Amino acid sequence: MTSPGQGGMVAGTPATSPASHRSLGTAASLLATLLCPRHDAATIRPRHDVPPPPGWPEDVAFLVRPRLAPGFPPELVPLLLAASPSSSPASSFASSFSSSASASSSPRYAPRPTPHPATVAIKRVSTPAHPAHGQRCLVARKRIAPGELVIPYLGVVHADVEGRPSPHAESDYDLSLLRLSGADPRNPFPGLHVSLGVDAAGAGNAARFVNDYRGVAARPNAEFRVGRGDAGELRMEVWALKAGIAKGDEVLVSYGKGWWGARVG
Ligand SMILES: C[S@@+](CC[C@H](N)C(=O)[O-])C[C@H]1O[C@@H](n2cnc3c(N)ncnc32)[C@H](O)[C@@H]1O
Repeated sequence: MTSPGQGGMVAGTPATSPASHRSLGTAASLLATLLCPRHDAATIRPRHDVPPPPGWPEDVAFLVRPRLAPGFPPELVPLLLAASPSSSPASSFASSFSSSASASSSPRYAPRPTPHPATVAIKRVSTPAHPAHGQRCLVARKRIAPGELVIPYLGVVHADVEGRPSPHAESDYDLSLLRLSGADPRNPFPGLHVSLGVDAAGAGNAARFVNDYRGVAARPNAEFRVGRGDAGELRMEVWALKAGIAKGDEVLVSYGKGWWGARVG
């Protein structure tokens, strides 16, 4: 879940006066009416790739392909692709995007669609003792074999460059795909730490409902693994562990002690 503090307003210093709020609100609803005549600003729906599966929340876009975050640095796109030349100097990445002529021959980020798998379902957590009671979870609709890919984790693929604010910092749906030190030869921002991640807070697929095993079961039955999609793109995936996942069981991973450590207290 995204922090309520992410709206861009500093506590105690509203960005606009109440009067300008009203005129902004009026302008926003007028714009919404012009762009989308049948909906006002409060009822604009998220842009789904295809109709979502049962149990999907109304305010989250359902994806069958990951989306690149707006403003994703083009220099970093090769890092998402299969043919990422790990030994090339950073300068050659940057120069390959420096003109429109070379951009046309640049590798494209074009993941293939991944439909919602028939093996899993989104459910409400109805057991009061479950620590995520009232939220959603992912349940196996039939037995999932040991070592089987359960579902890829789709969301908005973003890059965070050291020193630049990240809108994903507070997200509970954000997973790290790749981290580069400032000295890494693949890093086109020398001296700055770069990290690529996938955030399913506002847009994703059913993998965003995988809960942590703590307080639910003795151990996880699945794990997050970085892998590659059919088009070779770097992505996060959920895989069944060695016991497999029984029909009707919740798919549970370990978010890691670090994830919880950053959120406790
Ligand atoms: C990636 S979401 C998982 C899906 C979430 N249950 C939902 O309905 O959107 C992560 C959030 O789920 C909840 N969660 C997952 N596993 C949990 C656990 N073992 N104990 C407590 N909360 C958990 C926490 O609120 C956490 O911030």
